Amino acid sequence: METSQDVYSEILYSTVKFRVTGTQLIFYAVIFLVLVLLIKIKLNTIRYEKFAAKISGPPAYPIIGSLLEFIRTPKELTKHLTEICETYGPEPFKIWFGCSLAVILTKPEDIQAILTSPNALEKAYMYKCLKVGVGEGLVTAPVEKWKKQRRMLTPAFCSDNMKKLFFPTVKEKTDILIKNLNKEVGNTQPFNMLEYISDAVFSTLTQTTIGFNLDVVSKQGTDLKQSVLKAMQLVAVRAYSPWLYPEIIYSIYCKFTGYESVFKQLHTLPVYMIRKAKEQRKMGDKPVIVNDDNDSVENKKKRLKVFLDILLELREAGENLTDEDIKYQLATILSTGYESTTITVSFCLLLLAMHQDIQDKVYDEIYSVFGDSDEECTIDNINKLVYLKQVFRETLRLFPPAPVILRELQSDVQIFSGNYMIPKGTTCIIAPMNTHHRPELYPNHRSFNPDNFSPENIAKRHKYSFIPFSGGPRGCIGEKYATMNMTVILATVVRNFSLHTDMKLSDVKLKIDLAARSAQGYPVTIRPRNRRKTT
Ligand code: HEM
Repeated sequence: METSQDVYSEILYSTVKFRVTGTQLIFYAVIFLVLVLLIKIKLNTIRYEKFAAKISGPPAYPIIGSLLEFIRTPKELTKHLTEICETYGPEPFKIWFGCSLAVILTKPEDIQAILTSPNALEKAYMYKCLKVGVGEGLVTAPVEKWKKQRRMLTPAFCSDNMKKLFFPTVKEKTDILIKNLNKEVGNTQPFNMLEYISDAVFSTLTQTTIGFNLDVVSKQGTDLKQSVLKAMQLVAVRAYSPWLYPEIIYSIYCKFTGYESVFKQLHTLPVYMIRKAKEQRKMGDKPVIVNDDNDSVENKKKRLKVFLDILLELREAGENLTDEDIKYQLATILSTGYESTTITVSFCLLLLAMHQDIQDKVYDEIYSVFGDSDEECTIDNINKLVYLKQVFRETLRLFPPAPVILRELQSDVQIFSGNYMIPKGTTCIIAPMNTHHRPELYPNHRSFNPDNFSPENIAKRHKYSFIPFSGGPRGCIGEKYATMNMTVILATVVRNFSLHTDMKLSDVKLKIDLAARSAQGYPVTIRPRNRRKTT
């Protein structure tokens, strides 16, 4: 018979046993917490799973989703993503990034539904990587802040303002470009066109944005240009390395690697120019606007109005803009405008070098507008270069510089395909190249055919089948500026030189990080033109 002594020993034994297994207690607690976490994740993902079950996508596993598919070098990743898109597109398809759902959209109708939806204006988490360089400027600002900024800045980017900011500067910059390119005449070895174009684009951008007449070979010039490039590379490293996403880890990484100074360098010149412009305004030295090419020489010599002045004027008119906000807007414009324009112009010149017949047609058009004269580019004469615009649109179709546009849905959004309702919180991925290379939209989609952008062919296609500048309310605010700049640079180069290369379109390999560029550079040789029609 069991005595009370035995019962006591049993209890004591079990307590001792319980004490002995204290580590097990921790183990059970961890298991419990993990279970709670898993249940929470499951509850959070149920509504995504319901939608995800309706569409296809690469294999996904619990918790990690399809992440294994993406552990590759950037080069392999690009190839793999293309294969995935070919396998599952053009219908909307899913990718599980861990427990987060992303939907890849290729059809113009679906892209339009997302880019024009008021519930798809938020940028995806990855854009946070940019904040270290451009703060909460237009590209990265959360929706509510972005709405105010966009309303405030849109008039500054209107054609009229762009024209006034741009044309007084552009002649000087293109003259320098032609002088520099002349050094390559007679050289039988191909050179990388991008090196020349990048200087012209960057110095035009800094002059029109912060009013700094940048000599790109000066120390300040190279420092700023290098800091923009380096900052973008560092942001790309982070974007492709999710372990660097947490702010604290990234700031430690930047401190240890000395990269912190790159972002400081990016802001040095804009901060200096803000201070200088403020002092000048205090002293009553307001910038002038050159209204047209016939404006007085005296007026042309004065300090020209630039984008920074527009921001300061907005502040004086009562807009809530701190020096910090202005600094970040300027850094945003320098970073977003520079590489995209440089890559597009370089690609366009390389493609013209590959396609002599198209280059002749472009030159003949330029000749029909300018003849033998040394007439400067103006808004009126560049507007007549209709075929040239078709050519750079076709360049942007084949090689859009922005590899992806990412949006996070703030509410459920209905798309065209299957009338699907994509749930709130999903990341929508739009890859312009994916859409631009659909054979049903562009027959012979792998060749360079500017006729794709003849008015008749444009009319036949959906508006969102061409999206290098994104679209809708959060599309590129600098499209007009970029178009003007690209037209002037391209017209000036082709007017002065013929371009040649041994490279073929099929040789082009892309290197993709924050932008998609040619991995082999843009190798061309040039010969002077003798200013007469080609035929
Ligand atoms: C060929 C030249 C260019 C291309 C292909 C291009 C393309 C784009 C794209 C695709 C976006 C949307 C990004 C996204 O949603 O993730 C964008 C936004 C933007 N771009 Fe451009 N861009 C070009 C030139 C420029 C220039 C020259 C400027 C400035 C002068 C500029 C300023 C901006 C700004 C500020 C935004 C953010 C707009 C917003 O969120 O409201 N871009 N651009």
